[in-house]
Amino acid sequence: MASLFSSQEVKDSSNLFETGHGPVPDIAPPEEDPQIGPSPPPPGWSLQDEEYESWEDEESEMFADSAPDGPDEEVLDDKEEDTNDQLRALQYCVEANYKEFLFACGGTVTISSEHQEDPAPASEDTASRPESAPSNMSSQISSTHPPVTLRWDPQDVSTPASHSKLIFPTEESTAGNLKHLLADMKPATFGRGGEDVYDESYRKASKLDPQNFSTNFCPYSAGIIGVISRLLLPDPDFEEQRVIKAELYKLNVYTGPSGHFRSHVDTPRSRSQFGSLVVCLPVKHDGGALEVRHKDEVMKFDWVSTSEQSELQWAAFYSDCEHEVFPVQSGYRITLTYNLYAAFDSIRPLGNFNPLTESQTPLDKEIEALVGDVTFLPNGGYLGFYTTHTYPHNDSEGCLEDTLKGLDMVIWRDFQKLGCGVCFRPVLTPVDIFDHHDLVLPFKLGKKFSLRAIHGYVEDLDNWNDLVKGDWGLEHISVEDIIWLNQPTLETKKAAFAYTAYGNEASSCLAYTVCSIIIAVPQILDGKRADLETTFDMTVVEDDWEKNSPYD
Ligand SMILES: O=C(O)CCC(=O)C(=O)O
Ligand SMILES: [Fe+2]
Repeated sequence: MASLFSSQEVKDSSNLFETGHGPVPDIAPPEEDPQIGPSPPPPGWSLQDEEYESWEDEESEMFADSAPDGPDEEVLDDKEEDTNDQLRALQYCVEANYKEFLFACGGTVTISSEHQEDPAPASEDTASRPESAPSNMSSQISSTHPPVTLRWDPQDVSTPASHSKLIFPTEESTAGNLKHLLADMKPATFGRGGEDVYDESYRKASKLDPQNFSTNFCPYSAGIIGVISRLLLPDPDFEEQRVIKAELYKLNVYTGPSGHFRSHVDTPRSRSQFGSLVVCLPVKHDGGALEVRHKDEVMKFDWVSTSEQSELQWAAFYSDCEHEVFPVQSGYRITLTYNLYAAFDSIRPLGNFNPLTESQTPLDKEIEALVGDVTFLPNGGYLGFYTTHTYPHNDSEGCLEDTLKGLDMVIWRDFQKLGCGVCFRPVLTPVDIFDHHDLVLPFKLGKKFSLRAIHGYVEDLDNWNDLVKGDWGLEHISVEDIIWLNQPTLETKKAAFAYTAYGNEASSCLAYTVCSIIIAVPQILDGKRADLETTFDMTVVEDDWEKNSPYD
């Protein structure tokens, strides 16, 4: 079978602080290690602990280097050095795991009129795994589906039903209806600046909305959703499985010689959307490859070679991945697209097993070793992890645990299973409010996710401090009090609040946040980690936390 994937380097991601938006903050990432907290936090300390206030108003702190500090070797005693070795091993392992997680997957479904309702288990094919995909995961799978029927509402209501129907692989009796389909479709718009626009230089395609067509194609019975679930939404916690809801979104046709869709990121339709699925119907065409990118990884789905065969080809990818459809040179690239949503379902498996010990990866082991080390944070403390994917974290209700992707999900689940608390927090990215590169303000840990407009002029540092501390709202611990497992990447940033800065003239500015997972490591009591005083239950939204402190 022809390879569906190719992998290539597209850009150098060595500078994790690179951003495509606005002036690049003049901050230097640390050469080697992510931040090691300068001193352990007080015992029993929590994000909600009013007594622990690390915010300092001194300007010197505001101008501190934004980059996390490394450990001061001189003041570390032997025990702490060991601890830091352990921590460094985990930090190294986290970074090394960045490429170990799929962000897209794809495969084929054979169309067979002899299709049986209860197909044999789908076989896996790892031969065409992209270089970037982890070796322990298959990225392709085959199954069967009966011939696909498509019916649609004709614009002219007197059109006979036999003229608004296609059967794939294209049946002679319906083949002539392709021109009717094209005539009944509408130009495919896309979202830009909050509006739906049609711009052929960006996207040239036609569409039908799901209320105007129907099909017997079912991504569940074709086995596709099962594969996506295994590859993009795996969950080591078998007590709670995430289930996928696939919602038919559009029928699209990209017509040669110029149908295309330039590089973009899909707009999530809701907080629980984690991805998109594209299913290509078997109609002859050349060109039109779909390329999906995440960080410096690329996966390409080129469906040309089998476009005349009895196969459906599909690709699914996380919502935050940039992707594009290259120009179709000839023929018709006809696709069904689906929005993919995630939700938890309580399915208790039979038997009694601990998934963390059943199938531990090196990363799982490093995490377990660090948390199990009684010399590491004996008084308890916080670890931090900057998410490797983008989430709609400026939504008023924050991030949804259900939609955690790849490495982010592993970090969340592993620490949670080991008795640590996990929660999301926004981290304000460095701001250069006065356009002076020597006055870059450092990362700040916030509480609220929602995007807000903050009324108030920022003329000097005091204004800025007041605004960030008061209007935006800071956590009671600061970024510097957290031991970070990885470096932030500004590619994942989202607008957090708008304010007016007053330099020579007033200008409207946006401040951005990246999303972090904050991990509360309990203190050691009687030789083992104590129970947390909170469940850190993230089903409770932040406002409820305020009323109902998790550390009561
Ligand atoms: O057709 C494809 O492969 C992708 C289409 C797409 O990116 C979209 O509809 O947003
Ligand atoms: Fe898209």
